[in-house]
Amino acid sequence: MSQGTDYDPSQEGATMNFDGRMSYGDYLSLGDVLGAQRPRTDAHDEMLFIIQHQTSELWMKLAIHEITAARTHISRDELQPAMKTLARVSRIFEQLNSAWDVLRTMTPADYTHFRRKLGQSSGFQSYQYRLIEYALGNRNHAMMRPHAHVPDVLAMLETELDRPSLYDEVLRLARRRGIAMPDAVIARDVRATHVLDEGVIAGWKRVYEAPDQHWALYEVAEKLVDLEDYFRRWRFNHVTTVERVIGLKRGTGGTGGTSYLKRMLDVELFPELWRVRTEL
Ligand code: HEM
Ligand SMILES: N[C@@H](CC(=O)c1ccccc1NC=O)C(=O)O
Repeated sequence: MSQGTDYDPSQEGATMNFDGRMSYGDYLSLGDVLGAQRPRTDAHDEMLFIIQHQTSELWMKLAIHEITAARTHISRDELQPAMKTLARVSRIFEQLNSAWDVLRTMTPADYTHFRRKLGQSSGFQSYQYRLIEYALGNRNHAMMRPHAHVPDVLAMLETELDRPSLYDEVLRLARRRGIAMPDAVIARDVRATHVLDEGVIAGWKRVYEAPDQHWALYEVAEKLVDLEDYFRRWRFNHVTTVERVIGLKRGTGGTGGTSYLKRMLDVELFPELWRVRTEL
């Protein structure tokens, strides 16, 4: 123990003995979290790669928790908590977006030192990423196949597909609030991806033409636009980082790599909310 002039916080009551008491590390299960980095090589940058992905997965876990809560609030017409929760989801995406700045410091040569050890593993197989996409309405069933061998994960994805997406709930909310939305969209098979619908554009047009008369709905819609804006930035940061690090090489997951990721940039989650802007 240090002598000299170092200040001892126990003098003002800081607890120092955790024998039999719950400590910081106990509460946060830090043994599990900090024991979960297992580089497969001696490459210096593999630790960065692992931690970058693990922290992203933790933020994704929180995003799923919050999107699920927001969807429940919207289905119950509890718009104030829904707004607060959706704002948090956007902040989480902002966090995920900033994280690319750290990973970008890894050069192509650094990555080659451990890339081979990744085998066929790839972010393509992130089930939490897929859950987020499904919750937001991008419901491509083909993306479930890499999880066919893990029954618990498959069940989670299936359960998610059975629920209306966040956008479905918002369209139902709009209808409850007197905005005409097509019957076929409201009663659609929620397991499929929603496709652009002229009637939905017309519904949003009424809201966007007179926000003062539909203030709550307008705010919810703009929160969705915010969320999609951040999501697009994540996709863009990803593909740019990937091109920077592996160029045009094929992905470990077996896709064309950047060509696949560029194609994913065209995905629209809430298409009518973008299209309505042209109509105003
Ligand atoms: C050097 C860093 C990275 C490289 C070279 C890279 C490369 C790729 C490539 C090539 C794909 C296409 C699938 C394949 O064939 O593998 C992909 C997909 C994916 N990656 Fe990354 N990635 C990197 C970092 C990250 C990070 C930090 C995350 C965060 C969790 C991530 C999450 C994903 C996800 C979710 C997909 C699937 C996207 C979709 O299906 O739309 N990647 N990545
Ligand atoms: N698809 C990447 C590998 C990769 O990025 C990756 C591998 C294992 C765990 C997470 C990954 N991150 C995102 O795709 C590649 O082709 O180099």
